[in-house]
Amino acid sequence: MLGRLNHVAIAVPDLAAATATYRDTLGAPVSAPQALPEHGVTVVFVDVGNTKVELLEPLGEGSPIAAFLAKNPSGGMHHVCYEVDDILAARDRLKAAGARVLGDGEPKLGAHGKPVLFLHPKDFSGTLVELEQS
Ligand SMILES: CC[C@@H](C(=O)O)C(=O)SCCNC(=O)CCNC(=O)[C@H](O)C(C)(C)COP(=O)(O)OP(=O)(O)OC[C@H]1O[C@@H](n2cnc3c(N)ncnc32)[C@H](O)[C@@H]1OP(=O)(O)O
Ligand SMILES: [Co+2]
Repeated sequence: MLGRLNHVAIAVPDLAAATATYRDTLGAPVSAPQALPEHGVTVVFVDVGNTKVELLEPLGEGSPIAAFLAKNPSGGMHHVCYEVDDILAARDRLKAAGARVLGDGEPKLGAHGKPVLFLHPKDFSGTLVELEQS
C-alpha cells in the first residue's frame, strides 16, 4: 500500500530562522513560504534530493501543531508523509484494521494540491503519519 516517502516534517517555532539554517548553513534549496490557513500552518519545503523536509510553523488560532510546540519549544520531528496510489482505499483499509484516521476522515488538499489524511501517532509507534495521494 505504501509508496515513496514524500516528506519528513519538522515543527519549528521560527520559520525564517529554520529556513536560514537549511538554506545558508546546510546549503539546501528551500521553497518560498506557503501559508495554508485551512491546515493552520505555514510551510516551506527543503529539497534533499531523495525526499523533502517540510518545515512547519503555526498559523492562526488552534493550529494542530501548537500543543506539539508547547511540549517541544525548540521544535522537533512532527510527522512522516507516505504516498499512496488510492487514498480512499488506503483509508478504508486502515480503518478496518482499527487505525484512527484524524479529523472527519475525509481527505483535504495538502501543500502539494493533492488529497492528504493523517493517522493517529499512538497507532503508528508514536509517529504521526500523513498519507498523500500520489
Ligand atoms: C501543510 C499541509 C500538510 C501537508 O500537505 O504536508 C501538513 O503536513 S499539515 C501538518 C499539520 N497538521 C496536522 O498535524 C493534522 C493532524 N494532527 C492532529 O490532528 C493533531 O496534531 C494530533 C496528532 C491529533 C495531536 O493533537 P494535539 O491536540 O496536539 O495533542 P493530543 O494531546 O491530542 O495528543 C495525543 C497524544 O499524541 C502525542 N502527539 C501529538 N502530536 C504528536 C506528533 N506529531 N508526533 C508524535 N506524538 C504526538 C501527544 O504527545 C499525546 O501523547 P501523550 O502525551 O502520551 O498523551
Ligand atoms: Co506534511
